[in-house]
Amino acid sequence: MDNTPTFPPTKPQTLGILGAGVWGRTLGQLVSQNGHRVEYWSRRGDRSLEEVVTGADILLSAVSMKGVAPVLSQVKAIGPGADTIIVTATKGLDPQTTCTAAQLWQRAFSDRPVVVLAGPNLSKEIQQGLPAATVVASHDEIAATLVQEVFSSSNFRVYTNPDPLGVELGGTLKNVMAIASGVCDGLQLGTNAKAALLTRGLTEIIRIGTHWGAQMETFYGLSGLGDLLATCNSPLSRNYQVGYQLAQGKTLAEILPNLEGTAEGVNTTQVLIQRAKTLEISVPISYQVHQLLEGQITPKDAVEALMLRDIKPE
Ligand SMILES: NC(=O)C1=CN([C@@H]2O[C@H](COP(=O)(O)OP(=O)(O)OC[C@H]3O[C@@H](n4cnc5c(N)ncnc54)[C@H](OP(=O)(O)O)[C@@H]3O)[C@@H](O)[C@H]2O)C=CC1
Ligand SMILES: O=C(CO)COP(=O)(O)O
Repeated sequence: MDNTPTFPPTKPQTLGILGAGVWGRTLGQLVSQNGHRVEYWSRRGDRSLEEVVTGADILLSAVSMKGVAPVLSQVKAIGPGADTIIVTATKGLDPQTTCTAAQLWQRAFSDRPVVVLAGPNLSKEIQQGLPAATVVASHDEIAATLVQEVFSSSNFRVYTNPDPLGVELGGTLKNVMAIASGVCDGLQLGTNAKAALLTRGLTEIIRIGTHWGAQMETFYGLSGLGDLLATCNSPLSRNYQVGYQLAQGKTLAEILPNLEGTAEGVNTTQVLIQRAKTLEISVPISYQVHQLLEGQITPKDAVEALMLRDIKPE
């Protein structure tokens, strides 16, 4: 029996990539290598949004969270083709609605499939051709399978998943923990502390995510635990860099302008705390990250506050 996988699919697709930042360009590179056509749109580019949207079989948004609502309302006004599949690769929460990016896209385009793409995907490693795996998740299995085929290659292994909310929240909420991990390493708290932080961080992510309607098992997969491990252990992560530099005494105002790309965890923490308060969900680690980002406490205060919480069963 021939077990050689067949990628990409026979029919080349045209991808319209919205947001030509670090991640949008990296994803574009992956699909171009698979023989598909890629058209980029960004505010600074010379292609009009209309040209990119109307020609696309797949419309992939890699816009950072603050741009999702304005971009999708422009896309809606243009009106993509009836069969166009929307893919979102943003990892953030909308401050106005507390929704994820896919929820915003699905509300605006309720009649068509939306696919979430998320996983342990530090863009610099993927650009170098190092092996990585990701997840494409949708309630529409046919759409997810097509996107899987379009992206799959010998360097990039793509799994499908039927829980888009769980996949997206895993990728989104781990950014808060990546800031905390950067602090942990910046303060040189050691391997035991880091292991405790990641394990309790995952518990916190699962508590929030399942309350919001995601499946618990999704958080143990690539887009949950996998992305938590990648982002919380790598100086390539912008969110980790934020935490690390806070631990060295820098302020957010000093750190953010010098980052290469967006650290979504800063905004996500704020929205998460707002939502957790309303829903009365306990989020002790995220709360300390929030206090730290707000400049209310020092990194050392945050560690002390977590260690001095009431003792309880695991
Ligand atoms: N880089 C990575 O390793 C990964 C990133 N992600 C996620 O992908 C998303 C993008 O990240 P990344 O590419 O790294 O970030 P960048 O900051 O490099 O890119 C962000 C993109 O969003 C666009 N954008 C922001 N606001 C608006 C707006 N109001 N209107 C139109 N466009 C806007 C920017 O346009 P402009 O250039 O004009 O400002 C830019 O193209 C984030 O949610 C991130 O969490 C997910 C996986 C991996
Ligand atoms: O989501 C990412 C890796 O999967 C990228 O993390 P940062 O946004 O922290 O760089």
